[in-house]
Formats: sequence, C-alpha cells, structure tokens
Amino acid sequence: METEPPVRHPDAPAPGTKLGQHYSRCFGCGDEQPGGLRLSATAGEGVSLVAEFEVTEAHEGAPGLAHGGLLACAFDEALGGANAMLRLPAVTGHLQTDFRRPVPVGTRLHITAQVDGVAGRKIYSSAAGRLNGPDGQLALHARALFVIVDVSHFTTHGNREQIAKLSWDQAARDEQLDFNP
Ligand SMILES: CCCCCCCC/C=C\CCCCCCCC(=O)SCCNC(=O)CCNC(=O)[C@H](O)C(C)(C)COP(=O)(O)OP(=O)(O)OC[C@H]1O[C@@H](n2cnc3c(N)ncnc32)[C@H](O)[C@@H]1OP(=O)(O)O
Repeated sequence: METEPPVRHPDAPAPGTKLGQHYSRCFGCGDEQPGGLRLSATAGEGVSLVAEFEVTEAHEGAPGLAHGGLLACAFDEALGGANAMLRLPAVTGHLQTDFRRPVPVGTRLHITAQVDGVAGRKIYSSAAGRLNGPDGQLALHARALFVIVDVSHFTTHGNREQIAKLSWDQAARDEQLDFNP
C-alpha cells in the first residue's frame, strides 16, 4: 500500500502536552465512565503520543491478569488519540493486537502510538505497550487502520441528545470539531 508520510498539524498540541479526554463518557479516556480505562495521554514528537493506564481488578480476564479485549481497547484509544496530531476525525476500521507477554493487575501499561502513513482517507498506525514504563518489557504490539470521517458520522449515527450536551468548547475549536484536544 502506497502511503504518504503523516504531517503533524501546525495547531497540534506541542510534544509533552497532556491531552484532555475527548469525551467524558469515553470508555478509554473519560472520567465519567465507571470501570473505564481512564487512559491519560501526552502528545509526542511528530505524529505520535504516549499513553498510560493502570490495570485494575475491573480489567481482569484470568485471575490477576488483564483481559485481552480491554488491552485491545487501550490500544484503540491510544491509536485513535494519535490522530489528534493530524487534527482529523477518524474511526477505527481495523485493529490487530499481538499479545506477547501477560499483563498483571497492578501494572501501569505504557503505550507509544504513532501514525505511520496516510493514503487518502486511510490512516495507518502502530503502537507498542510496555510494562511499568517506557523501558519496561514489551508486552503488546498493535497495528491499525483508521478511516477519516466527516463530523456527520457522529451526528448521524450517534446519540443526538448526548452530542447536544457537549459544550462548544469541548466539541469545537477554530470552527472545527476539536478531537482530543
Ligand atoms: C457536533 C458533533 C460532536 C461529535 C462529538 C464526537 C466526540 C468523539 C470524538 C472523537 C472520536 C474518536 C473516538 C476514539 C475512540 C477510538 C476509536 C474507535 O473506537 S471508533 C469506533 C469503532 N469504529 C467504528 O465504529 C467504525 C465503523 N465503520 C464505519 O463507520 C465504516 O466502515 C468506515 C467509516 C470505517 C468506512 O466506511 P465508508 O463508507 O466511509 O468508507 P469505505 O469506502 O468503506 O472505506 C474507506 C477506505 O477504507 C478501507 N477500509 C475500511 N474499512 C477497512 C478495513 N476494516 N480493513 C481494510 N480497509 C478498510 C476501504 O477499503 C476504503 O479503501 P479505498 O479508499 O477504497 O482504498
């Protein structure tokens, strides 16, 4: 697949900037979603970000170990967040996750996610997850395809009442929807 290198948007948050939640009820990053992952993300260099979350008992699959689907969710969130550096609304079309090491409850999972290339509406991304910090053991690797969508994707298919409750500051900036942040 021929891709163009991703171009960091001039208004993308500077590297090191903590990214806000894009939606308070988001299972990945929202603080009003009980049992959610509460992933916190920081803008990285280029078109990338760094994200972390604490694996708790709410995330168990086997006793004392994280559920694989929840770990995939964390990657979906982190990879989706990396699109904020392009400042383009996009949704996950395809997500594949390699589980290389078990992730125990109590781990702080450290995720680096980056956009690798863009082809028309298609955004190709990858991410790695390490145990308890940037130099920790590699536990997961993921690749994803995101598809750039119009805002009407959310207004047509989403819940209009919940969308209407979003404040303008949260929903838009510079006459564009503000996707994280
Ligand atoms: C006032 C408004 C306020 C709004 C507030 C919003 C707040 C929220 C803020 C920010 C959101 C960020 C949220 C982050 C959360 C993490 C991300 C998620 O979990 S997203 C949820 C999971 N994903 C879905 O639900 C997608 C469901 N799928 C679809 O809707 C469609 O299939 C879609 C949009 C992905 C594509 O549909 P098409 O009809 O637009 O386009 P086609 O032509 O089918 O695909 C375009 C290209 O992509 C390829 N493609 C699509 N899916 C593919 C796949 N699975 N594998 C390979 N290629 C695929 C196609 O082959 C095509 O390629 P060729 O242009 O022909 O080269």
